[in-house]
Amino acid sequence: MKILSAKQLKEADEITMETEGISSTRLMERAASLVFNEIHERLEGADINIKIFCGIGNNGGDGLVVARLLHKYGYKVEVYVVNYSDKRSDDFLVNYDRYKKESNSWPELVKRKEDFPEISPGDFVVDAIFGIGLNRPAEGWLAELLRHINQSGAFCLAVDMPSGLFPDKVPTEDAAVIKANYTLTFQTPKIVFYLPETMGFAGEVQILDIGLDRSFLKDVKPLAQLIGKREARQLYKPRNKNTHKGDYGHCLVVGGSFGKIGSISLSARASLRAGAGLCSIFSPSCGYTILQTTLPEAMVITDEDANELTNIETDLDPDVICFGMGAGRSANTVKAFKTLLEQTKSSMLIDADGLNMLSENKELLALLPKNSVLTPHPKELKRLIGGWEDDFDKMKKIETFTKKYKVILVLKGAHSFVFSGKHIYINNSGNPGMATAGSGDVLSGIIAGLMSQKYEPLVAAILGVYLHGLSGDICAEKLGCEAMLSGDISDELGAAFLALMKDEKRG
Ligand SMILES: NC(=O)C1=CN([C@@H]2O[C@H](COP(=O)(O)OP(=O)(O)OC[C@H]3O[C@@H](n4cnc5c(N)ncnc54)[C@H](O)[C@@H]3O)[C@@H](O)[C@H]2O)[C@@H](O)CC1
Ligand SMILES: [K+]
Repeated sequence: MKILSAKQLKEADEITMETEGISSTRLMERAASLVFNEIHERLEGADINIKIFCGIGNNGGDGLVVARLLHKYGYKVEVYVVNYSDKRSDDFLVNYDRYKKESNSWPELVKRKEDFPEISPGDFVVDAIFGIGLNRPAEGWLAELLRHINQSGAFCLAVDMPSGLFPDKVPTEDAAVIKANYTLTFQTPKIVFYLPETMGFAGEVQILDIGLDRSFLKDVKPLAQLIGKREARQLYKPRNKNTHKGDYGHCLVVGGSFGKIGSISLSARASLRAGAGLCSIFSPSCGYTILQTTLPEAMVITDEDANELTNIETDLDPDVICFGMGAGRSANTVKAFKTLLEQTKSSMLIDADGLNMLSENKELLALLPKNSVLTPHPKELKRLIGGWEDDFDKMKKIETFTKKYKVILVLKGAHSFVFSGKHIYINNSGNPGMATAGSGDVLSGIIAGLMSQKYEPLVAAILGVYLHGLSGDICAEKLGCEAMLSGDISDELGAAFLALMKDEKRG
């Protein structure tokens, strides 16, 4: 699903009104009715206090429509107009009058601290103060009001965006921003819902299709793409019957050092679970017995050295090399890595110490085969590209880096991001249980396993990250977040592939 900027969304609104020949009031009614439906479906007429805070722009207009419909269905509604300006939008005014007329009541005006209503933890708050129109931080009593709502402990539903959160900028640390439990957002998700610095504000996000112009949405170049099941399954290539293991490629996993052989075992196992036809492992010789015992499906070749990689020589012709897990970064290993890079023509996967060696020996970056996939976590990324001001600056710097070295970069996190140089893909599967030792090794193995099956490196990265998360979700359901191990993620990959292709029953 495309993620658009505030400017693009406003353009989509305009085009929709023009092509459908409808007014902005009509579009607001359509959008806000969907918000009402979601609330009504869940509350089922519950006898609770609903406190709706409306700004004076179109987000506030949405709030007034929701208030009117809730009132009509017999809910206990109190409406507060947050009067931060006298410049009320036209659609706010239309709906302000309709609310007064149909409910026979006047919304309360809030324009200083003394006007704040009491909010009990049992209340249901609808935040319709600011949407994508926020253009400066909330200040003074307005900031206090946002904090007052946050401190109330009441369940807070944000309309389109949590108020105080910019659609395309990171707020300062001391800024007042609504911390919503749930956000019903219009048409497309906003990028700030997925960035580490701002993802905590929206709570659970649900996207409401308000029917904006299809052809505009189809043609517009998005800020990023959100990858869910629908997008991931389009990337999956079903197998032909008349094939053999050679058709699914040979993945060579290179890494490990004394005490860190487990990492390559995890990657190799995941590459096979992801469908690689063959898997070989190259490790220091201390890994031989361990690997042959833990993973009989893989072939093992060892370095002359017992404890670290010093000379990565094989007569194999693998389809992909997955390098770096547990490798350490001694001078000997750096030398061996350099030779490997010089000799490898096809795209590689580089992870963990492979990335650290690149960071410490920047001249090696120029040797990376085109379209190699790099899979750093944030600390590895910082070592690789230097620091950044905020998440938006970070994305710009990654874009420059991927263009310069012609690589694909997977930034691991709660929502992993895949950068191709041209596009950004944001993964929407996974859970906090995956923050466990070896989870990254499993991801490298999955992506390399897909690359060995001739998935384009970019496709392998996007699909691999999604499957890794989906498999993690299956593990979390079976084991809970605390108990799951990274090896479990690998072992549930089969269930993840099946779930990817299974149609959800509607209802
Ligand atoms: N036709 C449309 O454009 C639609 C818009 N919709 C709603 O409209 C929203 C956008 O509405 P608006 O563009 O009116 O903007 P908002 O309602 O988000 O904000 C209202 C106005 O507040 C002012 N403002 C911004 N930051 C401020 C601050 N810190 N302190 C004081 N004033 C500040 C700005 O002038 C802004 O235009 C969307 O988020 C969505 O909820 C929906 O009704 C769907 C259709
Ligand atoms: K809002």
